[in-house]
Amino acid sequence: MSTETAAAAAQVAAPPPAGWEEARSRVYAVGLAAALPPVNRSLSDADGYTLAEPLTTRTDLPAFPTSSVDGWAVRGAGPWDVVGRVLAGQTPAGLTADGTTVEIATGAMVPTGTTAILRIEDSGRTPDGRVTGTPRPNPEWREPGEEAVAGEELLPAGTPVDPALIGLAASCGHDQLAVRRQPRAALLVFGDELLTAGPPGSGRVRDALGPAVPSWLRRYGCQVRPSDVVGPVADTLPAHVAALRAALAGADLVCTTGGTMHGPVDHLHPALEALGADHVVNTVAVRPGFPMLLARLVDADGRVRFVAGLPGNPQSAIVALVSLVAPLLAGLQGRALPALPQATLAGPVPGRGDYTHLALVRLDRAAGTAHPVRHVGSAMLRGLAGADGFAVIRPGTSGEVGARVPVVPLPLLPGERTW
Ligand SMILES: Nc1nc2c(c(=O)[nH]1)N[C@H]1C(S)=C(S)[C@@H](COP(=O)(O)OP(=O)(O)OC[C@H]3O[C@@H](n4cnc5c(N)ncnc54)[C@H](O)[C@@H]3O)O[C@H]1N2
Ligand code: MOO
Repeated sequence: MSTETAAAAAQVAAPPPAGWEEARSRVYAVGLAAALPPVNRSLSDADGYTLAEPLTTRTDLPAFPTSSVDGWAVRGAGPWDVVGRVLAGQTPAGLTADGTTVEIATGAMVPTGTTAILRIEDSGRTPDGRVTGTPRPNPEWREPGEEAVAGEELLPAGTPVDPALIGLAASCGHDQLAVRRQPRAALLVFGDELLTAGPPGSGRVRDALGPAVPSWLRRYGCQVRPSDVVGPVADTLPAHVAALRAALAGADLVCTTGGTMHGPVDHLHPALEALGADHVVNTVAVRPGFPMLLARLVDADGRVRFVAGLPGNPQSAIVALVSLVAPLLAGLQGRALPALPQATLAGPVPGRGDYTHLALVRLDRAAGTAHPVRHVGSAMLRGLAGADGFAVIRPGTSGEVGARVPVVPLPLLPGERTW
């Protein structure tokens, strides 16, 4: 068969594209089924990972009755004879007789026999040194288990680890957390026409994805080392197969850019076939970005790896990242499929017939509105650089002003897009 006939045959034989929402949930499910193994990380090294087990507390919280004020732990009615002092960190003797007190510091363990704690500022002294005063009606200490009881589940498996969770885990007595291993990702850039330095011209464009995609992947929780980014890979089938094989040796996910169609130098499909990959998703009914794909390889020993084919048009590649790669990585990390926030369209967005339209928008979070941006051609990145995410215009609809629509957020950090 000639190249042209083979390409035409491949297109005729291709199954219809998956619906965008269906593709999203399908890749999430295969990711979750291949969730990465648990590893232990010290608390100081756990930020950004995902809990592989529920977070439970090892003791009651607080673990002992704890004074919440500086003052006097008293027994019975006053005035009270001072019989000692207890500081935070000490284990006090009990108060055994009415009319006695120990000086107590905030955070100190409350002696057994204590009937009240008198704040230092509410107390006085008799000439012979006894303590006087009236304790406030509310108890001035925290009972064991007030916050949580030993063994209680505080957060479920799948929770992303953040500084608040790390602090809570420390207060519960943990030194380490069982988290999912970080996904390892690699990037192969396809396209002989790409320049890796200097201005574009004379038929050649700058590779805009090799520098950008690794940073997006890291924001989704991946480890990507500089040596994991390779390209441009020569536009031949053997070079594609060799590059994929090498990248797959060390990665859970290999992203490729370009070559997703069936042009004369588009080798991704035949390369995946040569490697024995099966397609999880092969084209998605979304604009832009429909040639996106996700393929899976399963080793003889059961090890699962994925190839995400991102279309070459730069904005389309990012659409594929948010549509397929983000849900896959959520699954691999054992997280929930991210729910999509809703916003009210502040400007009209055309529909795309039977296809879902992902339209770049800037969010006004205070107002809850989504504002379509300009420069949104699939070959452009200018609109993306001023947007927070994509409004989802469902098949058969168009985005009227005032419509409530889901938004797929870009993984931006606090402080970005604040102008
Ligand atoms: N006959 C048809 N041709 C095309 C169709 C179609 O339906 N029928 N779809 C178009 C759509 S939509 C897309 S998207 C692209 C996808 O093509 P590939 O994934 O095979 O990508 P390439 O052909 O390699 O490149 C497309 C375009 O993007 C530029 N490019 C590629 N990589 C980069 C990069 N790393 N940085 C910047 N720009 C990149 C490349 O120069 C091309 O201009 O297919 C359409 N064709
Ligand atoms: O779908 Mo292409 O990805 O529109 O440019």
